[in-house]
Amino acid sequence: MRPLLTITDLEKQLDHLHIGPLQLTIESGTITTLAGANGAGKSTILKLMMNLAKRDKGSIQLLDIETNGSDESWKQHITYQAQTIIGWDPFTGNKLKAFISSLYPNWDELLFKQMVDLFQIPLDQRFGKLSQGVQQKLHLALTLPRNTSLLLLDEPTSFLDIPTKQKLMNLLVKWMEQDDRAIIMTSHQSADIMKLSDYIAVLKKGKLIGTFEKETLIHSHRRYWISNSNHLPAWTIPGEIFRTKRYLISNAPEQTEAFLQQEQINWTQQESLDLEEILTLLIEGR
Ligand SMILES: Nc1ncnc2c1ncn2[C@@H]1O[C@H](COP(=O)(O)OP(=O)(O)OP(=O)(O)O)[C@@H](O)[C@H]1O
Repeated sequence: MRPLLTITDLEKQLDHLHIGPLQLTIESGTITTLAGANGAGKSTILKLMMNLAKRDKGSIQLLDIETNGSDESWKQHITYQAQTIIGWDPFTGNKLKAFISSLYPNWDELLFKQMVDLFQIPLDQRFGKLSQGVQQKLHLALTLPRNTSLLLLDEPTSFLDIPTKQKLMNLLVKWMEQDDRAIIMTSHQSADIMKLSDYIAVLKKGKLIGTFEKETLIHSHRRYWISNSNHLPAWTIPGEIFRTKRYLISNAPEQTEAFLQQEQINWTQQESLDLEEILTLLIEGR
């Protein structure tokens, strides 16, 4: 099957950051999270995908259509939810819904109503008068029902309370079950990443360190508590990516265990790492 989105050799020079060269392929049926430190370039990459920021080099194709060309039909297949929205403040939810729904032929009115009920969104108040959390809920309720093949969400849960986050995640999982769809999102929330992502694309200072399958990433990292760390050689042992006096972390557990057994170095305990710790190790370059 052809990919939904193909990014090849994408580059963009910002004032203090060079993004790329970046390669990324998004298949339908997948959720990918762009993870990285503040300022790593995540939001800019979403803007480049939407052609809202001008690329210096490279290609971005949505369903084989180049997104900076004269054929703009790709826009029907993509929805982008930015972190902040300009121009909505004077309008009520009802007015915004009437306008936005008229632009999207696949608008799902039932889903919109479900989200309004679930999130208890007042549609008769002006957007600018709503709290940041309610604005974010309304923004989501005006985004998901557009039912495009690709959904780009920039920090969709940053202002949501815990129950709403859970409800949204369940909605997104359901949303994905219909048709051939994909989501690319940015998030600093490890719970969102854990629950939703199939893939995690890790960015560091504009460069993609790698795109990892979430489960593989979790299973490939282990911590070994060493009974006597003096027995460890001074050099980096196979798989080792981090060491303290009491434990070492490996990203190749089989190789690490084979080495420890061969050298008769005992470990008292071993455990998996949580995703937050793995992402920190990757982002900080270990
Ligand atoms: N239009 C622009 N012109 C110049 N520099 C920009 C522009 N937009 C963003 N930047 C800079 O590019 C860098 C990347 O910003 P971006 O918002 O893409 O990062 P991010 O990974 O989404 O960060 P955060 O996690 O804080 O939201 C930052 O240093 C930012 O100041």
